[in-house]
Amino acid sequence: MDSLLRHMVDMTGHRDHTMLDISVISAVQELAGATQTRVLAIATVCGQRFVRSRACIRAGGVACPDESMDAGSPGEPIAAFPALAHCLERHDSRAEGVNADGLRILWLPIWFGDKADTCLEITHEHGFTGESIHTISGIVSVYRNFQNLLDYSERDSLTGLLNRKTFDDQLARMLHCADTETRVPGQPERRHHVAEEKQWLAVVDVDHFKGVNDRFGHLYGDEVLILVANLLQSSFRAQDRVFRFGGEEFVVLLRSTTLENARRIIDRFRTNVETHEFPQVGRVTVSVGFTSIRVADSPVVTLGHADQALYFAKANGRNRACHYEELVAGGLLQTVATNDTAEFF
Ligand SMILES: Nc1nc2c(ncn2[C@@H]2O[C@H](COP(=O)(O)OP(=O)(O)OP(=O)(O)O)[C@@H](O)[C@H]2O)c(=O)[nH]1
Repeated sequence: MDSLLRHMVDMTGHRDHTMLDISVISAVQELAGATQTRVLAIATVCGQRFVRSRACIRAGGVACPDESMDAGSPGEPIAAFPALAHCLERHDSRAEGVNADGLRILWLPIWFGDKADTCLEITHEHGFTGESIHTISGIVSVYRNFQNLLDYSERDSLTGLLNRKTFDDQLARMLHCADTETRVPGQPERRHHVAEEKQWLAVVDVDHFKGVNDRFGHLYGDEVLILVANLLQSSFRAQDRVFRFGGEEFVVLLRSTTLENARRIIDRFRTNVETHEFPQVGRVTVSVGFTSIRVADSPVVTLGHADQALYFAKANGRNRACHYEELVAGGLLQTVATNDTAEFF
């Protein structure tokens, strides 16, 4: 019981999804005497479900985020997990199976209403007793409640997207990965194919949104924001991050991709909005400014660059996506003097 309480205290002490994942699998692994415990993320991409391991602990090891899969991959198709797929179809609370090594596996989806985008997977040599399932289910309930609380504080209430408060932390994580552009003094330059993939920040703004509110009222304006948020989520990849910054402004962080891909993904989203039939309102368009994320730049500077490109898009016809570095290279935008934390316009 001491150990259960210790794990509960640990789980409820975190204000971060990654640390919460780590503490829940540590607790389940020890209390169930499991061979392996994982947190699986379940994402739907183009109507297909994918499963990706987010955190993992193996017998005798320590729990850590699972970075074994390529950051650009949505994961394995759900078909590789037939028992889990069946369980999700039926909205069941758990599924059991046996892997190729004869080990027993228990899947526990974390349901929020009719959606489960997280699942615990516990592998055990001898299977699960009623008592161990009871203990694990209790831990899962605490995990679910805490995930719910974290989501509530991190998400915008109108659209369900991540809010401004979480942006700096998410960007810092991405900047940490974006070391492909930094040249460490005394170290050799990185190879070309590595440098091609970058992280990107895009600022998206609905065109003439004031006109939507003025003509159709705030309720229809809100509906447009919700639909644009849905289009953002379906147009970008599961590993990208989409935020609502307030009003009709959204920000997207795109992970590890080339300029051509970033341009294509952003333009696909812009076209998805342009061709969407918004109830009552009809046609809506968006303008986008985007820039690569450099470790050397502060969040304020990176956002400033994307904003400059957005203003250029607004001033030059709207319903278009503009790339900051390209505008600067073409002499259409000026770079401005910066210090460490602010940029002077
Ligand atoms: N319905 C609704 N409107 C909002 C919300 N937040 C901000 N707005 C409105 O969004 C409008 C933004 O208008 P502007 O910043 O003038 O820009 P715009 O009309 O989109 O024009 P451009 O950006 O230049 O294309 C204002 O009328 C705000 O009142 C919200 O949550 N819901």
